[in-house]
Amino acid sequence: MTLPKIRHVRAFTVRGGGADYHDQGAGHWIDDHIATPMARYPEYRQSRQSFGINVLGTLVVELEADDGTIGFAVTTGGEPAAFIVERHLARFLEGRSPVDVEKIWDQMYFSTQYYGRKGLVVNAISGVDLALWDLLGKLRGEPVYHMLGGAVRDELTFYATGARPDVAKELGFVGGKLPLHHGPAEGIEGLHKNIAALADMRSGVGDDFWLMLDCWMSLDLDYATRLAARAWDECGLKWIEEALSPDDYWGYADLKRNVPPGLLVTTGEHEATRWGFRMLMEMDCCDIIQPDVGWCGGITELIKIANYADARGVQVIPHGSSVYSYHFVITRHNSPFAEFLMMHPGPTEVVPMFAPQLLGELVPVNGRIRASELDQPGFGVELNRDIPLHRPYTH
Ligand SMILES: C[C@H](O)[C@H](O)[C@@H](O)[C@@H](O)C(=O)O
Ligand SMILES: [Mg+2]
Repeated sequence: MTLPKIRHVRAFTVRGGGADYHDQGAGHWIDDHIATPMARYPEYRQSRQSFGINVLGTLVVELEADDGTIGFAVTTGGEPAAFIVERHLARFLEGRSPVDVEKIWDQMYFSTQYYGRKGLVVNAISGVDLALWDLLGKLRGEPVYHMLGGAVRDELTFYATGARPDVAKELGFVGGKLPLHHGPAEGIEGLHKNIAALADMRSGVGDDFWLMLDCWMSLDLDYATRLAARAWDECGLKWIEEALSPDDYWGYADLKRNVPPGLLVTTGEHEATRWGFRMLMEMDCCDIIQPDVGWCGGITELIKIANYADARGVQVIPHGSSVYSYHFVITRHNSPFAEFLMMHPGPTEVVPMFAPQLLGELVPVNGRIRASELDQPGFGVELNRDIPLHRPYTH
């Protein structure tokens, strides 16, 4: 069976909306005094947009096959990522069969290794890889999860990330992950506030509902150790997420030794490739890895990362990346649940994560998505072409 070849590669940017770092409006919970590594500077403490979390914005990668079939994907990366796609990566796709995902990934990664390896370049590679899997599925009339080995369970179960775990519980999620608001720069008073907020939420959700803290790289080892101990003892915290810099493998290994038995240490959303996650696992940095499939290298790389994790008994709970991770999680025994990122400003409602960019984007109902709901070709979504798409570079 010969599939049409890839004829065109196009990269677009989009402003406004679009999940985590894309471009959220003012007053959104996701930009309200969340602890970050920049919080040591008071002028950058209130808003992550003040230090530029949304400067890149959305990258849309579109692949058009000889028969006119379109595969696409969205991730973060904006104009610089669009440049990399158009002026560097496109040459490894145009004229090629969409079946060649492994060879294309290998050529994209090693041709950019001298300036890439993580971050923006691997975001761009991930966007191309996701668009390739979407195109394959659309050409074959198959959902991506069928091409990854099929569902190992009947439904996806979700925890929710956002400022309102109490609302998440009412909406049927199995747990709620709170953003941490105060880092070391705000001293012991900030630590007390963190614990008070968590304790207040624990009283609101009861003893059995999962509560987690997302620290977004903002802490040092001493602060994280003290926060973890109190959050476990006083609030029954399930996991402490991304407490330290992604480069501080040594700190994570120490933190994992320091925390009370039973409290989980998680990280990985800003890690990339099989080599980065191998480092996290071989140095015993965490109990759960959380790659973002739009940032770690795409599906083709996440397969390698997750298989290595499976061999080591490590769970893979991808960072919230909507349908792009759902099609993966449903096929993995070591991915027993998934993240849903609450992108409603409150957050008091379930809204599509990448709104308004994707048409047909699934959202959990009562904290669940049935495997059968994924039964659409590719990732099962279409690009909303009513939003302004800008193509900053051509080739
Ligand atoms: C809430 C956190 O600060 C991030 O914005 C969050 O979206 C990400 O770290 C996550 O794990 O979902
Ligand atoms: Mg996180």
